Amino acid sequence: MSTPVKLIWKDKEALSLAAAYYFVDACAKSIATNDRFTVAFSGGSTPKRLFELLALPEFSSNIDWKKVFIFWSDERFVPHTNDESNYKTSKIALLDHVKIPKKNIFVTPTKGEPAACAAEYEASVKAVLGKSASFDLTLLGMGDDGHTASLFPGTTILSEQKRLVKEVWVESKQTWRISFTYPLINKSKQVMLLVGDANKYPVLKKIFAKNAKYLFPVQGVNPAKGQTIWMLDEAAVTGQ
Ligand SMILES: O=C1O[C@H](COP(=O)(O)O)[C@@H](O)[C@H](O)[C@H]1O
Repeated sequence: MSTPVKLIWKDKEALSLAAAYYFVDACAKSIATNDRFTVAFSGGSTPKRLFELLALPEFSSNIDWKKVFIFWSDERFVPHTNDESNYKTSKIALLDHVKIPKKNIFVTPTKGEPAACAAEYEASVKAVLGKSASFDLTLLGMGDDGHTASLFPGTTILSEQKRLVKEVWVESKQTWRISFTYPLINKSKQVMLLVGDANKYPVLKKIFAKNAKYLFPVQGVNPAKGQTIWMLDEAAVTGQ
């Protein structure tokens, strides 16, 4: 595990631009080495601007979309047409605007039983990544309760050691989610956490304090052989 890198940007626009450059670079390097780029998208509102930027010709023309394989690090257990769907956000902001083959887009199944959907998605991850189960890049965010992906405080998925993808009942939201587990996240070659807005400050302050204790699920993100990059904006690190 290498030391996490912490980059602080003026605002969410600057953070998203930096993330877009990083994405293009990571994609080019992976394709040059392995002839493909496997990436997991994050959900929520923060990555939306990154997706919009990647859809612009300035960025999208520098990406060989035929060689990009997309998964989601977590998904809300709702139909793909629901506004809460993380897939829907990425589709509208990015996927509808670029020439990525449909077969390269691995949408989280959300029909039927959550456990069966999680098992099916795990099988897709294994089929594409093989034994290494190592994404080239995993995008993550962080909620103001310190959750990442759908690894929420107090949920049983936090202690999962074997499964790569699992269903999780989120009591605070009274809903099911499907999420990558730590074993999968921590096999990534690179993890990029996108965290903006002042409401994230109270958690970030504790995480980045000297001798920080383990208090929040996001602190379990430690890719064993990979690099973690925190993309933060000033509001998130100052609370203003
Ligand atoms: O519920 C979720 O929240 C986190 C953070 O979302 P944001 O709106 O604060 O960016 C997100 O990373 C996760 O994927 C999502 O499902």
